[in-house]
Amino acid sequence: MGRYRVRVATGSFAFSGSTNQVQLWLVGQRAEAELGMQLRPTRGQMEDFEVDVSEDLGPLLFVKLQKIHLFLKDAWFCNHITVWTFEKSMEKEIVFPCYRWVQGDGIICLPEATAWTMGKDVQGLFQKHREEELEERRRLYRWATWKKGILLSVDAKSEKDLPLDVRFHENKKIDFEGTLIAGMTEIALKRTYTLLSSWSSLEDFDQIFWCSKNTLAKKVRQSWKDDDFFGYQFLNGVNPTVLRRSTSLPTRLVIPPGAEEIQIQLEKKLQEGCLFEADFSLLDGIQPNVIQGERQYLAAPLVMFKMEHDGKLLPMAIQLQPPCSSSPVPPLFLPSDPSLTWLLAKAWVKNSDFQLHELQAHLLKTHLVAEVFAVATMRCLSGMHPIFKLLIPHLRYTLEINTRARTKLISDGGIFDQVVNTGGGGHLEVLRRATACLTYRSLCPPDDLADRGLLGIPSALYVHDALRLWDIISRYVQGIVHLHYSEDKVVQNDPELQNWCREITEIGLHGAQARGFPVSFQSRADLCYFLTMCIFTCTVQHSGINQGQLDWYAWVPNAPCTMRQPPPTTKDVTLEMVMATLPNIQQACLQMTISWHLGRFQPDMVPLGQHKEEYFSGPGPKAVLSFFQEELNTLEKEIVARNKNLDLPYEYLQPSRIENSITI
Ligand SMILES: CCCCC/C=C\C[C@@H](/C=C/C=C\CCCCCCC(=O)O)OO
Ligand SMILES: [Fe+2]
Repeated sequence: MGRYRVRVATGSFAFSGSTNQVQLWLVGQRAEAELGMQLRPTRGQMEDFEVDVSEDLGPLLFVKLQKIHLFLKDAWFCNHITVWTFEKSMEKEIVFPCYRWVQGDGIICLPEATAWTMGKDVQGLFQKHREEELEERRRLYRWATWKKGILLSVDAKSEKDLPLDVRFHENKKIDFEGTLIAGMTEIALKRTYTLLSSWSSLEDFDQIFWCSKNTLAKKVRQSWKDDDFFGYQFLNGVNPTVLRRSTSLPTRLVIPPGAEEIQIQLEKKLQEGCLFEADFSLLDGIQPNVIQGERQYLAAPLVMFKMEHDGKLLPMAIQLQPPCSSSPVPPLFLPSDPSLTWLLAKAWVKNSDFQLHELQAHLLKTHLVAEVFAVATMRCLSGMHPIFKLLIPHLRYTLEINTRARTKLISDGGIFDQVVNTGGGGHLEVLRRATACLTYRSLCPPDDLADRGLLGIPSALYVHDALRLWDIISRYVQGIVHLHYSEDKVVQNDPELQNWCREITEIGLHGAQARGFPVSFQSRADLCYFLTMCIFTCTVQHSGINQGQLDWYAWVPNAPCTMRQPPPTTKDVTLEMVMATLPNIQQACLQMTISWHLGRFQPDMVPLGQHKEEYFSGPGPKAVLSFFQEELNTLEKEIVARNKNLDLPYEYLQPSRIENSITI
């Protein structure tokens, strides 16, 4: 019994408030009390009221709330409910996080914020609540097979089928759809503007290059033909995931007669330990697209590089297709070839890199992997679970952006079908092949970068920043895990957590235990490593892979989305051949627009670690988050200072530019 002060906090984005009245109950260990019809929640407001309760409720466990609509039925976004009690003249604050839409006239039950694993809830005070909550979540969030052989996704035909709690908020929806319309309008303008113009020289791409404000995009336009600029991109460009240090000459690298000199050079660099390669064999045999009746073409190149003492990565040789018994030995294209021949060979490499970047590194290894984490988290972890509270800020908007990708980008008639040479079904085969070789190690930079022989290279800025961020996130995760798991046995005996792990590996990732993913956690260390990978993937890796689309894809010849003629098999290349091969005006315009749309800074972006939702309570988690933010701030300053001395600053992994989840 006694006096309670209650605060109701409503979300601040559009339509968060409600004209309906809200009914509240306090639920304690000994009794519950109805607080009566109290208020109509107002957007962005915290509204307080006081009540006297006659019953002895005991320690508060839940707040229950219900929205009562008389006429208009609307949805209310409740941030949290806070209750102050006065015990022995001491004021005690108890927080009940919500951060969900309250719609309809159902009763929502909010447990108090202390994170509980089932093992800790020895009295079973919350067991029924967790069971009911997970039953409802499993009904709302179901696995679906969008295409066989690809990671499972959420069961939603379009974003409209998604639960309201995971939808874009109004401001995000308006921005996303509004910029798409603006982009499509720009294409129409460019088409009109270029209707009568020529498309016969590389400079003609200038007619549609409208990125005058983007310094790096202008640098790409200026330097894309240079070999050191070409090599730089494999270290610090939009796709730093293909390059690896050679441990032997690749078996596919058959030296054609008369090219013995290059073999000597390659072997010398190999012996010196500074030979590198980028192999696009995953594209071998993929069926090319047909766009508006015109057949497109694909290659599966291999590029050999040498790392110079000054850190520059220079291409030494390009083989555009793997050798096959029924054809002559494929030619090796060399920097000493005629300039247009060498340029076209490099363009073929960049077209292939476009495919693996967008389909394997971006869509599969960030978006679709993050979706598996999101669906498994909603299905297996109750809202009280500490790992739910840790991860949920890093899953914001991911289900919607991925559903939109499935319906607009890689769908029948989507962007890939319209302008990409793996479109028309080849892109799905690339996704299947990439899924089949998706390993746990490849998602963990300490393993992946070591496996690719990329440690200790001063000019590898992505590598440096990624490893620093991995360590910082690792300490953040350990801080939260050690607060809630006192020893390995507690991890082993947490059924929600073990179900979560199993559902990710065996279901979402498509039987990925064969590729190194865990089916259970045996120790806190196992758990921390996996959670670090989850957060790194949903934040750092996506930012490193997504942001650069605007900079590196705006000048279309640097990363052609499609190729309209077969790869050259001789060294006689003319400008006409080059222009007939690169994307046409329409394809180039769409590439620029989509790259801009997907690579631009999100106006409502939440930087890494800066989420405002307080799912945890108590000083412990707050201190861990605060230390995480301090470490990120220190790294921010380090990267800004380093970039000041670079001709080409590497900014994609600057903490302030890393989004807290995959939202685009
Ligand atoms: C050509 C670039 C392809 C990028 C694919 C990689 C990852 C997915 C991407 C998410 C995209 C989500 C939605 C795209 C909408 C496309 C709009 C199509 C225009 C239209 O409405 O027709 O990560 O950023
Ligand atoms: Fe993305």
